[in-house]
Amino acid sequence: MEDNECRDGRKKVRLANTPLSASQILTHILPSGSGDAENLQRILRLLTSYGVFSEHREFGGQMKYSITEIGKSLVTDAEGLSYAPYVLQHHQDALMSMWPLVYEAVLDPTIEPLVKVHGKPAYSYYGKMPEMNGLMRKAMSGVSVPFMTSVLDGYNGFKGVKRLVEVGGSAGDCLRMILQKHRFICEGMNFDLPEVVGEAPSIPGVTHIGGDMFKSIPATDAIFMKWPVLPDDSNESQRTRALLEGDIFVMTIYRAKDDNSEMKILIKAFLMRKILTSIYEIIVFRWVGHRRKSFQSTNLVSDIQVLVEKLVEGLLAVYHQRQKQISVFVEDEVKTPEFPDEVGFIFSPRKASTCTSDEEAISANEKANALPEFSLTHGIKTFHKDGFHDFGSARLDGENTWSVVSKEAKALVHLNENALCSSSSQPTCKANKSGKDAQKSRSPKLIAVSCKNVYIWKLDFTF
Ligand SMILES: C[S@@+](CC[C@H](N)C(=O)[O-])C[C@H]1O[C@@H](n2cnc3c(N)ncnc32)[C@H](O)[C@@H]1O
Repeated sequence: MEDNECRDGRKKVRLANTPLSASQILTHILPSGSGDAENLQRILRLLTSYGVFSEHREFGGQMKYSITEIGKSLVTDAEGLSYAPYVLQHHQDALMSMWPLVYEAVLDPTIEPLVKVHGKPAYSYYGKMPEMNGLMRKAMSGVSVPFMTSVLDGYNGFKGVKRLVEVGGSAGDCLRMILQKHRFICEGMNFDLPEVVGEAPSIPGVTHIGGDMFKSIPATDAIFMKWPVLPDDSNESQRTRALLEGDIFVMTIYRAKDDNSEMKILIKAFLMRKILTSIYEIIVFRWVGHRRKSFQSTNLVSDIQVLVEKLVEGLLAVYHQRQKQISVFVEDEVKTPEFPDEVGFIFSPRKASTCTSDEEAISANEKANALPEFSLTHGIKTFHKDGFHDFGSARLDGENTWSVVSKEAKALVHLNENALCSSSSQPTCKANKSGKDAQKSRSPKLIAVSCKNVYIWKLDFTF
């Protein structure tokens, strides 16, 4: 059967997307003949203004409607996925009820509107509501599966990783797809809130682990985070700690810029004006620690290019806009940290791994150059409050995600620089503080163990 055909009982039906009038559509959705075609027409017109339908006016006839590419993305695909749960998720009563309080975020940014209405932040609230939780997982699958399909189509940045944790992985779709493609990753852990993983489907090779990423996360070779949450009520050191548990990350942020873009229209359509529609962000952290030597070569750059291409492609796939020309701008709002000398790239071989090596495994040469692993242990790690680092106590409330991420990124870089200094004793390292106090307050040992380097990239693209 072709793509635009389906079976209706024994009959083969061709889905031609022929424009239909409101009353024709009504006969399909309510065969009993009930319903009000005029009111349906009003809804169709509204949705047309959001790009979900196209209008076709026949001379002297009724207005007819066909579904657009945006509209099609709301229709479930062969895997039962679509963008619809994402739209529904944002329009649940529980979320809609905070909109009348949005202005209060201006008056008093210390408590977000959702907390004012429900007494707790979004994810804690979802956790108590099985229906909301389920919808959230479906929404994430619908958005992330087509996106990851495209990313993984050519992106090979997981080389050398044997054990991978996805932090905030929801139902674990991204991890499942990564493992399906990269067979050399022998262990996957999907780490999310207990209520979320408790209902997640079982995935071969993946262990679902419930917990709070701001307290501890499983130790693995690498951490993958896509679309993580950075709530205002966690302080910088908690966030940083969670992220520093892994090795090296590349963080990429994408957002639509152009007001007239299809993307923007789509987002508007999805979010129906009620949500902050101006920024669409996707954040991907990627571990690249094992590439110790090659980091300063073109490998990273080309990997990033591939990543960028794939992410952009992924977005295009999501929106069925593959053919559009795009231009990518790399902004220097946040500077890519200068790479330290070779010694800055600390490699921590994981002794416990029993996976079979393949052509993508770390070379013997790299292993010879590796520094010994310090004290990483496998399994869940817990951190104590006194181990946290103070990056300044500026409140993050009210800041947009990007500025929060940016601030966090700077803190990571700063922290990393100190870690490198303390672990390598390099005379060229510039510590911001010196003397016993500084050493003590930064707890360098922990950082040296867990943090290798951080690369920050910010990219905007315009359709
Ligand atoms: C926007 S979703 C992203 C899901 C998935 N990474 C994706 O891209 O499809 C954010 C996820 O972070 C999880 N999350 C929120 N707070 C968390 C916490 N403190 N610890 C662990 N996971 C958390 C949520 O339950 C949710 O599944």
